[in-house]
Amino acid sequence: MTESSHPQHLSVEDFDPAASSLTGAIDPAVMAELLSIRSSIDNFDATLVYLLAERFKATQRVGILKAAHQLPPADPNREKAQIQRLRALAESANLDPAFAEKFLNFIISEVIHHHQAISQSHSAAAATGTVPVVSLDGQGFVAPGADTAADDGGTRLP
Ligand SMILES: O=C(O)C(=O)C[C@]1(C(=O)O)C=C[C@@H](O)C=C1
Repeated sequence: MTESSHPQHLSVEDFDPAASSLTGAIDPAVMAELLSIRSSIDNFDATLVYLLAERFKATQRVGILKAAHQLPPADPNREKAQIQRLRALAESANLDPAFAEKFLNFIISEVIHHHQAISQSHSAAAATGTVPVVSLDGQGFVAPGADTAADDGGTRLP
């Protein structure tokens, strides 16, 4: 998969569930089974996206709460407990616990970046007497541009 194989603005309707690089004569029964399994995989992947979106919505609320009360973005002891729990859950589900840990760490490090962005937005707003701007895309990023009167990540009070 290359960079150029990821057009940015395709919608869900453009998805081709039969897209494949498999070549040569494939037994139609094998192909039918493969497509059937892939259809389940597509449903799982869609669910994962929705689950992740909900998780990031929740962590955005945490980020705003932490920034408003000057709490640090990361909570290492909470992370340790989460990882221990997830590893145990993974084991009981026959999922590689090392993979589960890597996956959670990957998500949490992204969350911490979002928390830091929210915190910077709050600090800049406090320093300049502006209102912190947090985008509504669930990412917790400062939204630069149209609504922001300055480059300091805040919207000026009237
Ligand atoms: O619970 C928190 O304090 C969060 O900020 C959320 C979260 C997470 O994504 O689960 C992210 C960062 C922290 O280090 C711990 C947990």
